[in-house]
Amino acid sequence: MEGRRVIRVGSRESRLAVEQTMLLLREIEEHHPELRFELVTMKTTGDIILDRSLDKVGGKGLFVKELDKALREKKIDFSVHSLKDMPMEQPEGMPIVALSRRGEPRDVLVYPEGGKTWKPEDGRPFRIGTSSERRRLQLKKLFPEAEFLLIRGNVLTRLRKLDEGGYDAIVLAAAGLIRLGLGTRIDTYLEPEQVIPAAGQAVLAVQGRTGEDYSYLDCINDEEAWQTAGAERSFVKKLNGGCSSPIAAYAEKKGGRLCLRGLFYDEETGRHSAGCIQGRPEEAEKLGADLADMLRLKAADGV
Ligand SMILES: NCc1[nH]cc(CCC(=O)O)c1CC(=O)O
Repeated sequence: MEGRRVIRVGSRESRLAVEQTMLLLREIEEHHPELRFELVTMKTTGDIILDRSLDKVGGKGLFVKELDKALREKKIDFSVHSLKDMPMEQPEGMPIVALSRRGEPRDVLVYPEGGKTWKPEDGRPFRIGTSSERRRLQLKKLFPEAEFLLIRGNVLTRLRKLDEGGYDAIVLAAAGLIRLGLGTRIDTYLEPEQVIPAAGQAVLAVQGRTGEDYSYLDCINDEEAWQTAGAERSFVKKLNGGCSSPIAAYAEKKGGRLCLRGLFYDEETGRHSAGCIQGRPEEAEKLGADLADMLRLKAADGV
């Protein structure tokens, strides 16, 4: 085992982040037995501020700040992130160098251990835990009787809070639960037509440094993920530049065409609009920007 080139890989230290990173590293290792990976985990500001909604304290950038610093200072060779937690633009010199094949993209409903206990005749609202405005806005339509309560912490913490009786259900990304080996906790899959996932959901991103050779990542780099997530992120970028307002986007490739579905919410007027656009996968970025313009007009018209 001596003599293999060592590559240091940064990850957040939550169990999900580590599981996801290991999943990716194992896949790379299969193609590159000459490489040896060393995991460097760190707490990020996003994990430390748990008492307030992240939307209010500065958005997605929080989850990646410390890892960016380590990457810049060459303490790590690359970092692995959930693409949906990444800002729409990367810091100078530290681009996304690979995207993984997308996992299960849907959001799901999870009930307390043992199954759903809430009944309408209980005479109290159905308490759904989520701190995502994106999820709340879309679930309100599916569950008009529900009350939405803030829930923070990593996936395992949220499940514990659910099982302790603080909520009647919570909403999570299927991909996270599945990667944690907790797929059996999933009760209901929410179709993208009902609840549009977050841009980049279930895709893992590798962030590297400009000028380094990452050709060993070709084996996990997925063209379709660049096209679909590219359209989704271009939509979000055009609408709000990357902070975490309730904007949702999900693209799929169907018969060689790229279909992008989006949800826009105007925080000033409280109006929202949703819609789809189709086009060539090569114009992913343009599709995202065009859908953004369409939905902005649609919301302004109050249609
Ligand atoms: N914001 C937290 C986060 N970031 C990535 C995932 C799961 C994996 C993914 O969606 O890529 C989760 C948990 C969740 O939203 O339930």
